[in-house]
Amino acid sequence: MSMEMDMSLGCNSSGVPLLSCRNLRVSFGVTEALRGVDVDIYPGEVLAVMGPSGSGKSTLLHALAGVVKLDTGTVTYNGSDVTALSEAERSALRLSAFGFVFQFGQLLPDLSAVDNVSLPLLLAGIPRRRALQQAKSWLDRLGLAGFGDKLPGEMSGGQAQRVAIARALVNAPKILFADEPTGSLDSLAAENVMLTLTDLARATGTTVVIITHDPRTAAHADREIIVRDGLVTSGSVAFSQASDVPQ
Ligand SMILES: Nc1ncnc2c1ncn2[C@@H]1O[C@H](COP(=O)(O)OP(=O)(O)OP(=O)(O)O)[C@@H](O)[C@H]1O
Repeated sequence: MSMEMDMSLGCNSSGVPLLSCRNLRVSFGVTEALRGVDVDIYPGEVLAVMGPSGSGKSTLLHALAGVVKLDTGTVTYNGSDVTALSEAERSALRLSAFGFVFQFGQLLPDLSAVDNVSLPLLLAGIPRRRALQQAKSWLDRLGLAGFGDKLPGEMSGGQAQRVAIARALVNAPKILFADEPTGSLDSLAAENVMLTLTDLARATGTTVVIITHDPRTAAHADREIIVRDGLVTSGSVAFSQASDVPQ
């Protein structure tokens, strides 16, 4: 199979995408951030979104996650048209199916690591004792056993990002959206965070959409797309079928 392919096909044209968009257009005033984007994202794949600063990567991620108003276009999740949902329904979908990690983990600074990680579970109505147990076990899986009582300010950048990843994964999202999750880290910490993130995603079958400027970060992905000037201009495949992703 050719390493270069049309992005509307994605990496597994015979499979059913988990998340797709068609003809996405988003503008901010006179700035056209997305100018007609088609992307298919397949279950279990780790997709890197690359491209120059200001090209529309974050806007694409926000559009796929249903947090930005579209001028035109559709986003389909699991066969359902997300653009047809009410804001309350979209919000419920985000809470139940999507996880988010940002460049600076955006942990709540006054809450301990374990309290930060348990937050999504508490918001979902899980009793506190069970939420804390699950949060602790996710911190363990991220190599942070013993760090549960630390405040974000008492941890290194890499440790704090691991807490942010634990918080994003604790309610078992189907898709993890990550916007430059290693952008604030040195290269060793970035490498470790990416290894942990992709190992966990593959072990749990979580689909990951990750924005990065760093080719070393993108090298951990199964596939990458390039956003340029509001358009997806190219993509490459690192493996032949999304179903090759170890579950
Ligand atoms: N809330 C906003 N209001 C106005 N313009 C915006 C807004 N968000 C994004 N833009 C503009 O839309 C375009 C795309 O921005 P976006 O943040 O998606 O790019 P990006 O590729 O993620 O950039 P970076 O790599 O620097 O984070 C840019 O011209 C940006 O200035």
